[in-house]
Order: sequence, then C-alpha cells, then structure tokens
Amino acid sequence: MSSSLEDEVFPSTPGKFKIERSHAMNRQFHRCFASTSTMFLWALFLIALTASYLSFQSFVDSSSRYFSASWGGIQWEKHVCNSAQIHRSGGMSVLITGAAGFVGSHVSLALKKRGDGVVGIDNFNSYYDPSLKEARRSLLKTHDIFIVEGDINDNRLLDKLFDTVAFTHVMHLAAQAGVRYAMENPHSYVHSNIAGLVTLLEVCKSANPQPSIVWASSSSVYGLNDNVPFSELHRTDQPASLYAATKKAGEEITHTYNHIYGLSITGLRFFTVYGPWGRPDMAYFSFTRNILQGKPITIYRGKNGIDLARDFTYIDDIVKGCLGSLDTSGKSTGSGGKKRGLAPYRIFNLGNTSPVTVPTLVNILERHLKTKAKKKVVDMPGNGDVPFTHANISSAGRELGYKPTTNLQSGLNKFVRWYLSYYGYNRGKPVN
Ligand SMILES: O=C(O)[C@H]1O[C@H](OP(=O)(O)OP(=O)(O)OC[C@H]2O[C@@H](n3ccc(=O)[nH]c3=O)[C@H](O)[C@@H]2O)[C@H](O)[C@@H](O)[C@H]1O
Repeated sequence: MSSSLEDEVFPSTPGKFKIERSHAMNRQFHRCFASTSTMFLWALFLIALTASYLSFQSFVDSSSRYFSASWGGIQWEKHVCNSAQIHRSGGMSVLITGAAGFVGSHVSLALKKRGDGVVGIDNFNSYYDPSLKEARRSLLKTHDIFIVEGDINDNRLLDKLFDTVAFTHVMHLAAQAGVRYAMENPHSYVHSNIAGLVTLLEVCKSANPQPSIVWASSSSVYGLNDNVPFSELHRTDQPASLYAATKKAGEEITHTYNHIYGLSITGLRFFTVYGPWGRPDMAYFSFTRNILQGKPITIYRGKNGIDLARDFTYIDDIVKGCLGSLDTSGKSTGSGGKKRGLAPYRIFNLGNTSPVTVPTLVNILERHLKTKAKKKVVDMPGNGDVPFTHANISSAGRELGYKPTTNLQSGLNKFVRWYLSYYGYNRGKPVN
C-alpha cells in the first residue's frame, strides 16, 4: 500500500501504531479487494439479469402489440384501401388525423362527398366524452369512411398507412385542444401538438411521394397581440397559454420540415370554431347544456369590466377554408427524404371577421333555447385566456377563395337544433 493512500485513509499517525495499522490495512486491502471482485461478479450477474429481463419484456411487448394491435391484417388493409379510393377525376387521397374530432369529421365528410379518398386516424382519447367521437365515427362509416384507431405518435402505424396508400395530402387536425386545460395537463399538449406533429412530419418527409400537408394552428398564437384585426403579418411571439405556445411551436416546426425536406405546408389559424357535432368543452356547448339543465354558467369578464369577445367561426365556413387549402396546396418537392426544390409554406387566418362578446353569445343561446341562463359573472382568471380575437381574412380570401357566410345567430340556431336532436329533449329538461 502506498503511503499516500495510507495517508489518505489514516493521515499523519506516528510509530508502532502506524506499522500495526499498516498490517491491518493490508488485511483490509485484501478483504476489500476480495469483496470488490465479489461485488464485481455480483454486478455483472445483476447487469446480465436486468438485460435479459428487459429483452424478454420488449419481446413480450412487441409480440403483444403485434397480436393485440387494433390495426394491420388483410381485412384492415381492405378497409383502408376502400376508404382511400378516389371517385372523381383529379381527386386526392387524404389522410385525416383527428378524423373523429369536431373539425376532422366535418372535413372528412365534405371531401368524401365530392369524391375524394379519405382515411381517418384518431386515438379516441377521453379529453371529452368518447361516445360523441364514436357517434361521429358511425356517421362517417355510413359514408364509407374508415377511421383507424391509433395515435399519431405511433410511427409504425403511420408507416403502414403510407405503405398501404400513396396519400396525396395529409389534413392534420389531431391535437390536444382547449386553452385552459393546458394548466391541468400540460404534458398532453407536448405529447400531441409537438411530439405527435414531429412523428407525423418524419413519416411524411420519408414517404414517396411526399404528401402536401394542411394542418390546424390556432388564433391563440396571437396571444397578447392587441393590434386588431389580427393579420398573419403580426407578431406571434407572446403566447398567453401553453396551448398557444405548442401551436406556435408547430408553425416553427413545420417551417423547418418545409425548408429541409421540401414538404408543402399550409397552417390554418382557426378562430373559435363552433357548430353541430362540436366540442363539449367549448363555452357555447357547455353553456347550452347547463342552460337546458338549469345549472349556472360562469361568464368571464375582462379587465375594467370589459366583456370578452371572440371571432366565433361556423364549422361549414372552416370546412370550405380547409378544402380551399387542400386544393391550392401545391406539391411537396422532396423524395426519399431529400428536398428537390422549393415547396409552398403558407399560413392563413380562418375567422369570421366579426367578433361577438360572450354575454351576447349567451343572449343568442337563451333566445334559441327559450330558457334564461343562470349567469355568474366573474373576473377572468389568469388561465391563458385572451380578451378578444378578430381575424383579418383578406389573405385567405385572396388565395383560398375563403368567404365566411354564417353569422353567430344562424350558426347557433343550427347548433341548438343539432344539440336537441342528438341529446334529445328529455336530457335537456332542467334537473332538480
Ligand atoms: O381559436 C382558437 O384557437 C381556440 O378557440 C377555442 O378557445 P376559446 O376561444 O377560448 O373558446 P371557448 O373555450 O369556447 O371560450 C370562448 C369564450 O368564452 C369564455 N368562457 C369560457 C368558458 C367559461 O366557462 N366561461 C367563459 O366566459 C372564454 O373566456 C372565451 O372568451 C378552442 O377551445 C381552442 O381549442 C382553440 O381552438
């Protein structure tokens, strides 16, 4: 044993004691060495055990995925191919993510009705009542639209879909929506709106031919911008919620894929879309439910008692904007994951251009439902909301032929009629 090591262990101790200690040290060293080699062997054994456990687990995992997957197989491929079939000359075959969602189901039907091929993908998560998503799926099925049950984070599934169909377009509408829910479950936004988006783009960039992509961004990217009406040229670097931040990140991420791989990209900033088959988490929908059930509704009020306002946009107008975007998207230029030339990169506002305050929205609902709301007005909590939105749509008008035609009054009338026919009058009766 070197003195320096001994010194380290027993610093500056004199005489006999030092020698005895030295013997003791030798013994201890040998014991220590012996126990180190034993430990080393044990460590090796444990590593080997862990490695074989992990590989067994992954084998079990992948084989159980193989046997229990809700996709794959001859029947499944037949459904996908039938659904993707194009029935008009010059038509497109579109993969629609979030097809069991509000906007996704409407766009799927509109494309199918005009003869395009449509295949949906949706994970049917429980952010809101999955039975509504199932009902949308059933509706689409009656129009021969097949929705694959799966997640956009599953690259094997996406690869399989692109192996089965040469999609000309992807309409990417799958997302974790909702502005205020981001405070409750932030990671779900990263999972769907960022990780899921990147997985999808990776598959699209490698597909041959590459599809053109149209996807849902959001009016929320304008965040704290108070320059109205919101133009695509305005700044969008001050998001007020994590939802908005993930949508803004999506705009940057898609730009990168356009730049490096030549993917044609169109981002659509939707402004508070409403209508039949809508999302139960949104204000117009939950207000309707509560008004009919005699429950109170909470109306947020902005700073200095100013009413909040939204550029509420009717679903049929949004659908027209989506189809106009697909029709004008231009081609992706890459192949084999390599860019071959410049591809279009576009961003459009899809709004209604006439903001309405939340109390006015409630008045319209009261009239359509012939029932007074029990209103609770509270100051807007600091939960990611913005005080108002208002779209400048001149760019979408020029490039997509976008021209909204439904005002809030008649759009809500259609919504209420759907709501009552879907949920039934009985469920609308006040509860005690
Ligand atoms: O354009 C978008 O990009 C976003 O639009 C939608 O968000 P928002 O505009 O916030 O719609 P929504 O929740 O219906 O609230 C409407 C108004 O009611 C107020 N509001 C809300 C709830 C409540 O209990 N009380 C209330 O006053 C509330 O303060 C607000 O002023 C989509 O949900 C979102 O996914 C995204 O697509």
